[in-house]
Amino acid sequence: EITKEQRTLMKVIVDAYSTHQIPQDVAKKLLQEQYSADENFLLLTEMATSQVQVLVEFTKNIPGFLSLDREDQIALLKGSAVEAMFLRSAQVFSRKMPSGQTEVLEERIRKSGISEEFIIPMFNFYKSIVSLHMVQEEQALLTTITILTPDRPYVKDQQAVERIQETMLELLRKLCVLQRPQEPQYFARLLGRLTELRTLSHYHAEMLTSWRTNDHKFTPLLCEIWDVQ
Ligand SMILES: CC(C)c1onc(-c2c(Cl)cccc2Cl)c1COc1ccc(-c2ccc3c(C(=O)O)c[nH]c3c2)cc1
Repeated sequence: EITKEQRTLMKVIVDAYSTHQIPQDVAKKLLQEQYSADENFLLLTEMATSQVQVLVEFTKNIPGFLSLDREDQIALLKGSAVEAMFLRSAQVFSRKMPSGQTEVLEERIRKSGISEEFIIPMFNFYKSIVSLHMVQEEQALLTTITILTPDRPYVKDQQAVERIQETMLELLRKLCVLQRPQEPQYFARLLGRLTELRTLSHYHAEMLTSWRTNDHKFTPLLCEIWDVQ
């Protein structure tokens, strides 16, 4: 019941998702450098910067995205970057990396100057994503659906975004039914994670403020995408 064009669409998105990854030499840095709050912050900043570059390349491969209004493309990327990075970094926790990157990433996030009130919901979210045991198609589509959220700030033609998002939602719904026939609520559970992502995105804005209060510097790309400095 998945049509031929839906199969093609799925392949394009999954190929783009698996092609655009943080380069291994950048990811490996998580393991090398020493541990201090400042060192952790610097490494995480490097990760986030690399992740944003990967995210932009992935987004350009979403069928229909480049035909949207140019300013709306930017508004969608700025509005979804944090949420997409939560989903992407959650995969690191799901994968149980052989080289122990998972533990190291958790350690560095916990000790990078983020206050406990944000750490708790953040790692609850990571746990909830890991427990879903999503397959790559689901991860790629959920990230795509997050990016194509019509009601981000400053999006002018929300209809145009909605049309593409609906195509992706329908495809994900079908996939969930096929993938988990014994779990009819699974699609709804995936969408529930998107609601949790919005909350985390609000926490994240406060995290940025508290880092900046402690005079932490971000890279030009992060300043641009997060409207800081
Ligand atoms: C500016 C800094 C301090 C920041 O601010 N908020 C957040 C932040 C935090 Cl602390 C949590 C969630 C989202 C954000 Cl933006 C961050 C750090 O963001 C990231 C982003 C992405 C990775 C990340 C992704 C993939 C992989 C990967 C693989 O795929 O093989 C291997 N290693 C990975 C590392 C880590 C940290």
